[in-house]
Amino acid sequence: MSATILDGRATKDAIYDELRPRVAELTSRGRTPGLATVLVGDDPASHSYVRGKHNDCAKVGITSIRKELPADIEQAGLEAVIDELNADPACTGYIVQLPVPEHLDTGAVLERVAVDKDADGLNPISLGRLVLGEPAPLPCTPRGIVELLRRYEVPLNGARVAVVGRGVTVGRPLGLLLTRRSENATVTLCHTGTKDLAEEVRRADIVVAAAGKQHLVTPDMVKPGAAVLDVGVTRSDSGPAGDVHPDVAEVAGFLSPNPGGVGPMTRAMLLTNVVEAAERALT
Ligand SMILES: Nc1nc2c(c(=O)[nH]1)N[C@@H](CN(C=O)c1ccc(C(=O)N[C@@H](CCC(=O)O)C(=O)O)cc1)CN2
Repeated sequence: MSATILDGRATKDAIYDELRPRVAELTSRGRTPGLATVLVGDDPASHSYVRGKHNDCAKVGITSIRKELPADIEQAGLEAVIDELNADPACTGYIVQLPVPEHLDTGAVLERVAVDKDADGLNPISLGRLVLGEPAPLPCTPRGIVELLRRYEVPLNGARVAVVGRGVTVGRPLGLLLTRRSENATVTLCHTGTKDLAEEVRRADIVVAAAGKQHLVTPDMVKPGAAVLDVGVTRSDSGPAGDVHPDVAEVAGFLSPNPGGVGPMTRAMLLTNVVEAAERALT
C-alpha cells in the first residue's frame, strides 16, 4: 500500500483561485488587503518563510509590507514598529514571524498586536475567543491542517487524533480546533512527558507530528490506513528533515509530506485570514 498524498501546494493554489476574486472585489471597493510581516534577525528559515508569504501576496493581489529588524533590536524598538502597523491603514493584517530572538518577550509582542489586525490568531484575545468558541482569526498552521483534511475528505467526526507537540503555534490550538463540535474529533495531545508515545500514536486514525524531532514517527507506530501529517522540521548539515520517517508512506492511508504539505497550507490560511479581516472591516 502507498499513501494518498495530501498535497499542500496544489491545495494552496486552489485556495488562491478562490481568494483572487474576493481580493479584486475588496480592491474595487477601495479596501485592498495589506499583509505586513515583522521579521527580527537573520534566521535563514524565517527569511525563506516570509519571502514565500510575500510571493503569495503578489499572486492574489494583496499588498505587501515588510519590516526587517536587526537581531539586537530592543523590546521598545520592536513595540514601536508594532504600534506603527496598528495605526497604518494600508496594513489590514500582520504577523510577527516567530521565533523572535531570546532577549525579546514573545508574549508581550503578541499581546500588542491589535486584535482586528491579528492575521496569525496568536494574540491572547484571539486565542481566548477560540477557547470560548467565539469568532476569531484562527492560527494558520492548525487551520491549514483542518482545511487540508477536509479537502481530501479525511473523516474527522469521531476520529481519534494524536497530536505530537504542545507548542502554541500548532499543537495546543490544533487540539482546540479539532474538538469543536464542527470537527468532533477526540484529541490526545502528546508531548515529551507522554509515557508511551508509540502506543498513543498507534491508536490514532489521524497523526499530526509537530515535535521538531527528526523521524520521530516510524512505520511500526502507525495504524494501517491512518492519515499522517508531517509538520515538524529539523535542520542539519544533511538538510531539512521532517518528524515522520519516509517509510510511513507504506503504512499510512494519507500522508501530508514535509515539504509540500502543511507548510504551503500555513501560508494559504494566513492570506485567508487577511482577506477575511478586510471583508469584516467593510461590513
Ligand atoms: N508568526 C508565525 N511564526 C511562525 C509560524 C506561524 O504560523 N506564525 N509558523 C512557523 C513557520 N511558518 C510560518 O511562518 C511556515 C513554515 C513553513 C512554510 C512553508 O511554506 N514551507 C514549505 C517549505 C519552504 C521552505 O523550506 O522555505 C513546505 O513545507 O513545503 C511556511 C510558513 C514558525 N513561525
